[in-house]
Amino acid sequence: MTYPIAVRSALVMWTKTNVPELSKVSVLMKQRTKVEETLRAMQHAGAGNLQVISDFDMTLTRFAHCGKRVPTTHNILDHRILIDEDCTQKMRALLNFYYPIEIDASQTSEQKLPLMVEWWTKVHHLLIQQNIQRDMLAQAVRESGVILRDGYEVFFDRLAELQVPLLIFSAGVGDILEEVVRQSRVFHPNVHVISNYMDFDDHGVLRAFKGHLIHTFNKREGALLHAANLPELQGRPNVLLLGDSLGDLTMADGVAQPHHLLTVGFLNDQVEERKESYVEAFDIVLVKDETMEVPNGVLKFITSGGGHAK
Ligand SMILES: Nc1ccn([C@@H]2O[C@H](COP(=O)(O)O)[C@@H](O)[C@H]2O)c(=O)n1
Repeated sequence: MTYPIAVRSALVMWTKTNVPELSKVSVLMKQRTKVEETLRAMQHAGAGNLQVISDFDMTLTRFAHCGKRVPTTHNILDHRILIDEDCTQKMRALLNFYYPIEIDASQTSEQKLPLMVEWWTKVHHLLIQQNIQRDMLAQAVRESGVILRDGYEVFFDRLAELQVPLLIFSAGVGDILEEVVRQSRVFHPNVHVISNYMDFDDHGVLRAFKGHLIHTFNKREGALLHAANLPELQGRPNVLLLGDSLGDLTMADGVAQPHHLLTVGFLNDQVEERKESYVEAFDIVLVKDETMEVPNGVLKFITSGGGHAK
C-alpha cells in the first residue's frame, strides 16, 4: 500500500527505533529518548541527506588487540626501515610525556592545546630529519600490526554502496592513514581524508609536512577551513560523527545548516576518569568496545527507512 507523504512521515515517527546493538553492555547513553528521536529523524531523511565524519586512530582502528596497543599512524612510522634507534627513543619519550596529557580528564582542551602543538611539532621535526622514503611506507604499514575495528568492511562497504560520503578527519599522518585504508581494501570513491600529509622532494624523501598542523584539539579550524568546502559533503545536513576524543566533537563544525547530528564516542582508555565527561558530551558512548557493531547498527537503521535518496 502507498501512503501520501504526510501519512508516511507520521508512520515513520511512530515506528519503534529498532537498533538491537544499542542494548550491548558497552553502550552508555545519557538521553536514550533523544538518541531515538534523532535516529528516526535521520532515517526519515534517508541516506541522501547523510554524511559520516570519523576520526581515524583508535576510532576506525582498534585501540588494542591480543593485549597489545595497536599503533597509531604516527607510531607506524616507528619502523627501522624509516627511522633510526635514536629517533625511536625520542618519539617514545615524547609519547610517554604528552599522551597522558592528551587524555587527562582534569585538564581542559584549552589547557592541552599548546602542549599538543608542542608534541606534534617536535615529532614532525624528528621525522623530517630521518630522510624517510615514500616508497617504504607501504611496507611499514604491512608490518605494523595496525588493525581496523571488527566489522569495518560492513561500515565502509555500506557507505560506498549508498554513496554516502565518509570524511575521515585525522590528526594522524594522512599518507599512512590512506595506506592502511588501501591495504584493508576499503578505500572506496566516497572516502575523503583530511589529515597531516607528508611533503616529499623529487627523490621521494620526506622534507616537510604540508599545510596547517592538525592535532587532537584544533579540528574545528580544519573543519571550517577544509571540510566546509568539500563539494561532496554539500547538501547533506545530517551527520553521524565518530570519535574517541572530546576534540573530535568539533569535526562537524564546518557543516552548513546542520539538521541532525548523532555523535558516537569510543571510550578506550582512562575509562572511569573520563566516563562522566564522555556521557555528557557524546550521544552514544562505547566503553572498551573494539567493534563497529554499534555504528553499523545505527547506519543500518538510518539507511533502511527508504528515505529519499539523492
Ligand atoms: N606523535 C604522536 C602524535 C599523536 N599521536 C596519536 O595520534 C592520534 C591522532 O590521530 P586521530 O586520527 O585520532 O585524530 C592522537 O589521539 C594521538 O594520541 C601519536 O600516537 N603520536
